[in-house]
Amino acid sequence: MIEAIVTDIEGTTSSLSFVKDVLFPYARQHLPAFVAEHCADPEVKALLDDANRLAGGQLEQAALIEQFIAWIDADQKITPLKSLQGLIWLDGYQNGDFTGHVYPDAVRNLRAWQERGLKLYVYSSGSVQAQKLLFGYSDFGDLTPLFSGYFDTRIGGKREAESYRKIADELALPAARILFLSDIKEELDAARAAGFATRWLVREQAADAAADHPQVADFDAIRF
Ligand SMILES: CSCCC(=O)C(=O)COP(=O)(O)O
Ligand SMILES: [Mg+2]
Repeated sequence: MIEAIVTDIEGTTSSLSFVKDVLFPYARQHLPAFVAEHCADPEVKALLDDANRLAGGQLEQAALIEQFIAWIDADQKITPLKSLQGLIWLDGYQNGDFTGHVYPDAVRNLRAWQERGLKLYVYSSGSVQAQKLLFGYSDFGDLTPLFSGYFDTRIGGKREAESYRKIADELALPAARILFLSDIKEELDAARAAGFATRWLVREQAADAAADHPQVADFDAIRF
């Protein structure tokens, strides 16, 4: 019996286009000024140092900013980039520049699952802060009361089974009682390898006839 649901965001609860056409361009536009203004802040300095180490060199700030932008353009799921994006997006949400896109079917079913007593969690490449912002400033208002916890790539990569084993440990549940929702097959493969139940959201891509994960077009089609 499923007792908890862990959901991905981009392509699952929320549209690919919101992330790629709103959030990423906003971060790309505001990153240089944000880094210039906040580079001495301890949290930001730590992120810059982490990024510099990942970039393999002792990049000067201007070169590091260019590296960040190249990572954004390549949709690289790099943890310090994701954390920096979360800090930048805070301004955008608070200024009302945008609200977080969540599909109506996702809101409807997350609410119904919570009412049935299931615990709901998020696991996204976006930072925990970015996750809380998207749901906190969503098209439907503050949806954060729906969720009991959030995970990002600080627990591990989304294509690594060990990450899901760690999540199951944090939830203190047998993996088989946790349902993972995502649009990415490799993430679902890793979750299944850890013993999770899976549903493959095929909202914006063609269904795969040979899929070895149950495919659903939206949250209304999820049965368990
Ligand atoms: C949480 S909003 C930003 C989402 C993001 O940066 C991202 O890469 C989302 O990837 P996901 O793992 O949710 O498909
Ligand atoms: Mg996704």
